[in-house]
Amino acid sequence: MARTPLIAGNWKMNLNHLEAIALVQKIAFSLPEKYYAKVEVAVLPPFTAIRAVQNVIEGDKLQIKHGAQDVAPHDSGAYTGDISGPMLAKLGCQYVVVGHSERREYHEESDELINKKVKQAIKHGITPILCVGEKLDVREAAGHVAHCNDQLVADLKGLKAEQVAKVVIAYEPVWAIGTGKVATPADAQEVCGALRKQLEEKYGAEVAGSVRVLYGGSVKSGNISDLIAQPDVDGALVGGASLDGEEFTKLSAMAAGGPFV
Ligand SMILES: O=C[C@H](O)COP(=O)(O)O
Repeated sequence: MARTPLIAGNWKMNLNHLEAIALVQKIAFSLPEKYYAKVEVAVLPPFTAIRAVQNVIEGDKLQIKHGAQDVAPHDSGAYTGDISGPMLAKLGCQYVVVGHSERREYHEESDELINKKVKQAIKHGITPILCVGEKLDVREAAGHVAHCNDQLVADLKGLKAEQVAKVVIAYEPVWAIGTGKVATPADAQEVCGALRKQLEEKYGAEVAGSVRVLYGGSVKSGNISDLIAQPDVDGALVGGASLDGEEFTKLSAMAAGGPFV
């Protein structure tokens, strides 16, 4: 089954809403129209910039999509500081990152919590981009495939096959995030392929064939082509390089088969 590549720019805790407007305009107007048939491009601003980005995208009828970096596990209530699925849906968010290693580490998010967040996103019609990935010690002990599979199983617990079909998976080896140490295309394929196999075993070939599995970790315009050429790599979750309009546009064009002109 053909899967349209997804390039999602995770801006993390960067850019105020004015800077966000400038960046989304730069990306949208730099990427030639023809590429949008071949690649889906999304930006994931911090919560404070989502409304501004939504306005630009809807006002200028841009083809770029937008989303968020986290979602609360509850619909509403006394959860100070949290942002709910219904709030994000109202802001036109199509995607939300769930289970990023930075949330697992700095906010001590458990698989149980991440599982609730995945369910919340789906409940409110937002596609979760579920991140899994191993730390360096796990990889050095050759436990990376089992570790990522275990995270996947725990984070999707209780979901029906038709719900899993709505999820995007992102394999992000922690040692490659923000370090400049990109996984080799073979490394990325090994885990992305294993994750898809796991999906097939649990949810069937149709679901496994339709779910997009991204790679994330030091992706740039110079390495995206080799990564996305792998049979089970369907795009990228991009951090640092997504903050540079020209670089992110070039990267998106390369994912669409390039060249960037
Ligand atoms: O969400 C994105 C990933 O954490 C990758 O970040 P990076 O491209 O800066 O390595």
